[in-house]
Amino acid sequence: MKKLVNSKQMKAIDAYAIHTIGIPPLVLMENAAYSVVSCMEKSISKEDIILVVCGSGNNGGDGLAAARILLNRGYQVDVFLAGNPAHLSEETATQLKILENLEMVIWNHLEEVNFANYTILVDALFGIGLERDIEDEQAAVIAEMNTHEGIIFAVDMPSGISADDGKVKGTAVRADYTVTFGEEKVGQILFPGSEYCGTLVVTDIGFPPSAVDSVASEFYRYEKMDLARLPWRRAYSNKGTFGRVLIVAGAKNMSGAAYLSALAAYRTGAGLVEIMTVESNRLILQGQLPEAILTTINPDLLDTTEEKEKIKQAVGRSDVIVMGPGLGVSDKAKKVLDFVTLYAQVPLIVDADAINIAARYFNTFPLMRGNTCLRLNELNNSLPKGTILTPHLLELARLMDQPASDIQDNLLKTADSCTKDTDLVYVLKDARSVVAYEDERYLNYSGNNGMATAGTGDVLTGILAALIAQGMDSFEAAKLGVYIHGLAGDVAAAKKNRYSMIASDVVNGLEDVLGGMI
Ligand SMILES: NC(=O)C1=CN([C@@H]2O[C@H](COP(=O)(O)OP(=O)(O)OC[C@H]3O[C@@H](n4cnc5c(N)ncnc54)[C@H](OP(=O)(O)O)[C@@H]3O)[C@@H](O)[C@H]2O)[C@@H](O)CC1
Ligand SMILES: [K+]
Repeated sequence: MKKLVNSKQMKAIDAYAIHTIGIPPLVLMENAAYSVVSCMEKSISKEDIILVVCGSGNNGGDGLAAARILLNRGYQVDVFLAGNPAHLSEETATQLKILENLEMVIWNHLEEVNFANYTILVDALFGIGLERDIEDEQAAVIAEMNTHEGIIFAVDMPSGISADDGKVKGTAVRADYTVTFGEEKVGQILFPGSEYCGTLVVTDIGFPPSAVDSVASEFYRYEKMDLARLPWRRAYSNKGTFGRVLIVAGAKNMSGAAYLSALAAYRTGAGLVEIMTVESNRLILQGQLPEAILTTINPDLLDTTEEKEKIKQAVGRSDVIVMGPGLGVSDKAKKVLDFVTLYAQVPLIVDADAINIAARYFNTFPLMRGNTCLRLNELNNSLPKGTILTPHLLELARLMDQPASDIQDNLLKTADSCTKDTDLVYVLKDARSVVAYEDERYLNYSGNNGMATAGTGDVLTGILAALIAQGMDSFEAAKLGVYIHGLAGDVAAAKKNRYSMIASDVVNGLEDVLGGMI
């Protein structure tokens, strides 16, 4: 598990190291500069001509110190002080004085600098201290840097990317490498920041563990060693030991979603998977997945005691229920969901059409139009404890009755609204999914853009259900499930490629992930 921090938390770690422990800021700055240079030295040569672009804050100070180290080591290096000289921080002023004493070339105005003369750029304009949108001269500097053809090394953050949420503040440097200090920043994990970072290199610049531990953070991500969290499989076992999953899915002609969800549940270790669907899907599902038990219902007879009893029995014998994949949004599908929700006392995985059905239902009440709070409360009151909702951004927009662009722009704030006063777990599916429960925020760092293909969401539901069926708590299952799903997608991309891979390749990838082959 890796802790992630926002700018406020990182500044608090800096402050603890400096003021409580007594490490002089210039020591940290020197270490930061050395770590930037040692990363650069893996890619540069003495033939390169390097320009270090510096702002007036401490990020600029890191850049000035790096320029000095490069000069000392015999590299050809100039400096462009693009920040306001009247605003130099104390440490940055010290670094500048040293460079002046060394008679280094220091440009002060954009018009003086010919970027084409340089083969390598170092971006030390802004780090975690970026506070407002970049405009005017600073924006022009970044525009010049982004048209440059050589390698760009960013110091701590690509300038213009918010360390808090990965958003571009006006404009931002597109780096090839970002050398960051101490802890990974939230804005380096979320998009678009993650993409602007290029290759992210995390370096130790001497923050003592006590400084890091002194600051709590709600953000973290998993890494490979977190696969050890997988539920332990007892030797003395039978299929009942590993739980029973019910998948309520697949309207007429939509059996594929039910199949992918059920297959993924089996491949993640569920003991038994039952699919509740319509009779017309029976033959195809039995042919595709004979291991699954089928219960078929007749949507035209939902008011009869017999059909209701069938649903009640199936719900009653399950440990976890997936509702939604390929279900459609008809009134009959809503009725099935109403019965399942009424009878269920185990966690549900609410996905796809189940979310769309809830959104449509809310829209029938004038009071609920645009009232996100009321909608989320209603969900909380009607769904069993431990339920996981897995909306992608469009589904979430419908559910909350808000523009999708607002949700995309404010993913972390959206997570805060979703988890306020609720027992539900939210998986906000995006290129970097956020799993949110109470005050904790898990940011997922596995997966790739090849997974943006039909059916991968169905696969995720099966993985989550299987983990819960094997005894995991819902929040842990959601985090680990999202992580495993992404890793399985990475295996699929490596075996096929990001263009050709399809959802069933992600299911096949589970074998390597769960078999410890990655
Ligand atoms: N503290 C430490 O111990 C350590 C810190 N370290 C390093 O320091 C970095 C943080 O330094 P920081 O806090 O000085 O902030 P930083 O990123 O340089 O930016 C502030 C400057 O930018 C300016 N500015 C901001 N927004 C702007 C805008 N939109 N448009 C224009 N100007 C804007 C702002 O100007 P002002 O608001 O004063 O006009 C101010 O001058 C950190 O990322 C790491 O690299 C390491 O050395 C390790 C030890
Ligand atoms: K920077």
